[in-house]
Amino acid sequence: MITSPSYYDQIGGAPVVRDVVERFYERVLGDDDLKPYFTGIDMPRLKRHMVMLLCSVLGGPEPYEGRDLGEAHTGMGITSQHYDKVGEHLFAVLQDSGVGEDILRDVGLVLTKVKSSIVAEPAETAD
Ligand code: HEM
Repeated sequence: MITSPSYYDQIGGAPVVRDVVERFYERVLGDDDLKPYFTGIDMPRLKRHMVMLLCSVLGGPEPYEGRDLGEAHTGMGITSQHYDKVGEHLFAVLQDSGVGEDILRDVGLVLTKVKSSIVAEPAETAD
């Protein structure tokens, strides 16, 4: 039987995911629109949870043991635009790491799926 390696294995496993997450938060904290959300946040803990989440989304062995995403972002008032910016930073870092188009597409699908539980307002206003 031929089995294809998981996305997690294809990109180089946990060390690459850790590096991606490190560079992702460097970009996010370097973005004046996004930085204020992270004031007073325990960043090492957040990074650990993001690594677990990304590893499990990519098919790695680590289970995600952080909070439910809706619960974790409650009350932050995250706008649709800011959400999209965070997604763009993640994409840019994954692209820089040489992650393939198929993986980028699937990560994009996951980001679209979880958006409504993270943003505090409807993505479109009916006016
Ligand atoms: C793009 C999709 C996103 C994913 C996959 C994601 C993922 C996560 C994860 C895994 C955690 C840790 C949950 C826990 O505490 O167990 C977290 C927390 C957090 N996220 Fe996000 N996030 C996303 C978008 C955003 C956006 C757009 C913002 C703000 C602009 C944001 C700001 C935060 C902050 C400030 C925390 C820390 C909460 C706390 O420790 O009290 N996140 N996120």
